[in-house]
Amino acid sequence: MSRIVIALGGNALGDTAAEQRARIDAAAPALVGLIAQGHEIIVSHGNGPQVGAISLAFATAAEHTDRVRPMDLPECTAMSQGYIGYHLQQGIARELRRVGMPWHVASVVTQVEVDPDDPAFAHPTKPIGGFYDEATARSMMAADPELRMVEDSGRGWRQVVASPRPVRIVEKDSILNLLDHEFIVVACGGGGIPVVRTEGGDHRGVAAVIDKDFASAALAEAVGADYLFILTAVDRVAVDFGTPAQRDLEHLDLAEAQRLVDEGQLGAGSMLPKVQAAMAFAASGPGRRAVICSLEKAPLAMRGESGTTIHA
Ligand SMILES: Nc1ncnc2c1ncn2[C@@H]1O[C@H](COP(=O)(O)OP(=O)(O)O)[C@@H](O)[C@H]1O
Ligand SMILES: NC(=O)OP(=O)(O)O
Repeated sequence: MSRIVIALGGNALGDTAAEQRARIDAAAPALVGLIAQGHEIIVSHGNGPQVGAISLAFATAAEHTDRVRPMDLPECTAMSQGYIGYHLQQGIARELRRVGMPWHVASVVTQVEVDPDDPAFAHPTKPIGGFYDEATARSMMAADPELRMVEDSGRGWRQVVASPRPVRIVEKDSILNLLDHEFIVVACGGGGIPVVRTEGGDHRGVAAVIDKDFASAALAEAVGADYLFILTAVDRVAVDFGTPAQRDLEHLDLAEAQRLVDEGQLGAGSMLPKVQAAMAFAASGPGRRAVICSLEKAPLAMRGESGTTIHA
């Protein structure tokens, strides 16, 4: 039996509630199939598009009525954990009932401590929200001097926010407790709600979005997982991505993965953090492996027939 952390990409979950439900329904048999094979799963998920949409909804409403105020980013991530966790709980539970398995599903509202002095606070890199064309993005930045937008992997321009590295999962013991009691746990959604520790030992939310791939690697380490599966919108990590020379990769050892990083082969804010998180997990203990693959081909990747495996 292996313990597997499965990270679902926010962009792979679609743009609407209906799309999200449909994608989760499509992924649920693969997730539950792993439990049927005797494995234990912990599910984490991204929230880039969703946290951006929630934040934009409050900001836009606040321009039209004084009944609504803009919502801070940590609260938006907390809301996205509820919204996505709710669909995951329903979709996975439905599949468990269909195959007659007695497991329960629970989402843990998860806070993740970050370092208040993390240099990432001064250099926003995490894309959130929808995609815009360059002219629209430039006019949005001209209208709002605090807004930063960058081109994201050939898909359009997006807002970027600070993305500090995860330091500690505050609800780690709750997660381990639920695992011990045969729960399928959904945790560290959207990378976790970024918090810093206050002097009294309390926590305070900070304006950032943690990368869910780094948070998932930290979660996988914290629960002693054997595998980290990072599910996204492409089947494999590629060299010369998006060009006629594109070549998809099946395996990468740590040195080969580092070479891709050094050569700038991986989109910053998209594939780069996935490969770096996969490398960190693969290097964290003997036999640990990370797999990057598409949501649709996850069942094939579970059998080693799709995806890119990163190993020490
Ligand atoms: N070298 C690469 N190989 C494969 N995909 C890449 C590469 N560089 C950038 N990408 C892009 O990264 C995307 C995955 O990142 P992202 O959309 O941020 O993930 P998530 O599914 O977690 O939201 C892919 O869909 C692809 O467009
Ligand atoms: N928080 C986060 O990393 O979300 P995405 O996976 O959607 O980018």
